[in-house]
Amino acid sequence: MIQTPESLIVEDAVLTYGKGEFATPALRGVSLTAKPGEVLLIRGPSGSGKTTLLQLMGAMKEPDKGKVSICGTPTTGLSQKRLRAMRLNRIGFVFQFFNLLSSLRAWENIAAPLDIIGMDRGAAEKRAKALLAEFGLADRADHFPKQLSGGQRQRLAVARAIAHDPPVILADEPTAALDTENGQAVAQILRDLAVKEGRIVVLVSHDHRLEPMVDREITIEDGRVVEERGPARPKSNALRSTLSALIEARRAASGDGRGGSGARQEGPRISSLS
Ligand SMILES: Nc1ncnc2c1ncn2[C@@H]1O[C@H](COP(=O)(O)OP(=O)(O)OP(=O)(O)O)[C@@H](O)[C@H]1O
Repeated sequence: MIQTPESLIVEDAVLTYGKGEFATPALRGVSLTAKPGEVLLIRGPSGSGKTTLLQLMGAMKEPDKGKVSICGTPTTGLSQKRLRAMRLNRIGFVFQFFNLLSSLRAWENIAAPLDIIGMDRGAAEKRAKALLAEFGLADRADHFPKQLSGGQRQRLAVARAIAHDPPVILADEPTAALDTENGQAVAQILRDLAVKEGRIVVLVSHDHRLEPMVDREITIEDGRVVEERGPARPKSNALRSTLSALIEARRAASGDGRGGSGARQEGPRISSLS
């Protein structure tokens, strides 16, 4: 396993929803590390804390106790503005039901978030269309989400998630709404984002079809890690050195000491983290 400061690290995280008699402990001291170049699967029964954990890893929530560090930057104590900047710069989210904007065309769904982070319209459209071509959707650029199949919608959602070139992809049940063929296609895309592009990919899923695609599995129950398995696929030395070079390129290109854009240097950046 490649050791790098660009990992996503959760240390002894505790999070309880509500207070007093309404207190619901969701995480009771979870620690894990997700590394560039690997796919990490988080599994566990309903209510075990998976989504909450993913939200901590995506800077959407902060733990009550413990620490989360995303590619070298701790989230603890950051203002809402900086947490938002961290999400915009470093995280790509993929959801079970795609979360696409129904009134926007496929390319606009990708371009809209680029607009928010300040990319000019022409560049955003170019980037969106290049990603659509990469994901086999070039001829669907002007379609609205309702005109796309489930598999096409999820590919579009993944394209949107990586448009800003984040080093971390977090996916909550990304294949649950898809049939076998489309589920496998999306799983392979997510795997490629880790293995070929040196990103961190973390999946929360009950889908057993994903298992051959993942490097490590963590099972949580009742807010605690109860099992850790992997690596299911030991990496060859050649793959390790390719990955190390990719991760180094991403770090060098980012210029801010974190995992950044190497594979996709045209990707946008916002600078409000400092
Ligand atoms: N906003 C909330 N307010 C109060 N309790 C919550 C909230 N969100 C989650 N919980 C509780 O926290 C615990 C963990 O929930 P979480 O959604 O993280 O579990 P999960 O493993 O993702 O579940 P599922 O597989 O059903 O989506 C559960 O007991 C849940 O009821």
